Amino acid sequence: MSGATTGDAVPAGGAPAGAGAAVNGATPVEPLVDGQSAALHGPEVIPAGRTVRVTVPASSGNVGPGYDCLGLALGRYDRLTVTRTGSGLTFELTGEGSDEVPRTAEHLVIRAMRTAWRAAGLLELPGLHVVAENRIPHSRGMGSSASAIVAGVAAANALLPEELRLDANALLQICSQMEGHPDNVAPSLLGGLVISYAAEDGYRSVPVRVHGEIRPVVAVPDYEVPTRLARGLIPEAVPHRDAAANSGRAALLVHAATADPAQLFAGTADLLHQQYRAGAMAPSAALLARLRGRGLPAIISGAGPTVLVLAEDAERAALAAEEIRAFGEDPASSLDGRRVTWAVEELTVDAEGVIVETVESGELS
Ligand SMILES: Nc1ncnc2c1ncn2[C@@H]1O[C@H](COP(=O)(O)OP(=O)(O)O)[C@@H](O)[C@H]1O
Ligand SMILES: N[C@@H](CCOP(=O)(O)O)C(=O)O
Repeated sequence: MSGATTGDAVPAGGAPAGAGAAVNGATPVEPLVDGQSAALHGPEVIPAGRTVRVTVPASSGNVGPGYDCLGLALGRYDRLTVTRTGSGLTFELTGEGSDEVPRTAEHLVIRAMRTAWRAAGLLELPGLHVVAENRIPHSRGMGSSASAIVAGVAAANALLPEELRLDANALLQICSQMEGHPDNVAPSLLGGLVISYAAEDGYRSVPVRVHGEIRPVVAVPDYEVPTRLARGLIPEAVPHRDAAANSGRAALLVHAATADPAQLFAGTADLLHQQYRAGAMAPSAALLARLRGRGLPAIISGAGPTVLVLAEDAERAALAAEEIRAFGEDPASSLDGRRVTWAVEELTVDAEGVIVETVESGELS
């Protein structure tokens, strides 16, 4: 998808996931619904054999000071292929999390598909065969749940006949409400760095172009922190001076990321979330302190525990990778008496967001 999402109302069809129902335990803004119901349709509107394939990027929420409002699409992808079958639900799952997620209608992708179809007036789940190739690690702060929701909603929409499809704004509202906050789903939908906010009648998201020199480097640890747990550590209130200082950093970050990477170190300082969550991810907090101590623009990616360096250029990215590898040997890189290991990878910024293709029979591989 490309282009800014405007703020039109969610089409009729009701709230896909009401406030309080978000997957991360977040409280989404009240869903925007006009009280009408979409016309209802049976599952036969999707012909048997119809197949769609969705490629969806990972995302890093918050990007430092942009708690729940800034997110960056990253060049690591889950791929989902869904075929409408005669009946039942079948799965072929490979890669990250494939042994842990349910192979039932409770699978997050299926929940997302159902939610999108409900909004379009399709209440009964048709038969489906789901092939998921997952490369985004789960519960590491790289937006896996948001990517799964975006993939499911985009696939469900593409399977619908054109006249029933939801528009881009409806997709943003549905995905944000399911996830509970928009900062991950918006970049997975739109690509790039995305500024999101909650208006009175729904979420708005505005993508901006990331400076071409910037190189994201991730340090993904071998331990997990569920986002729901990390959100529970955020205090209800923060000092006004912290909020004011954080506003300055968030504003600076957008300038740094789009026009002036030299300002990234100052622009990635956060006062709203990282300090409150540090106890739940001590090795990540220690790595963060080390990298920032070396002047590198490091942040906790999303709700952690991955650490992300928004390196100003390729040379600084190489330095960041070297520092992360060295930290792996440090006694501070341990948890519950065992050594924590880190997968270090330089990623691209994804500029496209989710890609949806229709697959003709015979093209399936
Ligand atoms: N591709 C996927 N398919 C099914 N479920 C998924 C997928 N990705 C994530 N999930 C669900 O979301 C959970 C992780 O969500 P969360 O704690 O928010 O972490 P993350 O930071 O990775 O989004 C997983 O444990 C799993 O239940
Ligand atoms: N703004 C959210 C971001 C969560 O991202 P995730 O990738 O950890 O799910 C938060 O900080 O809770």
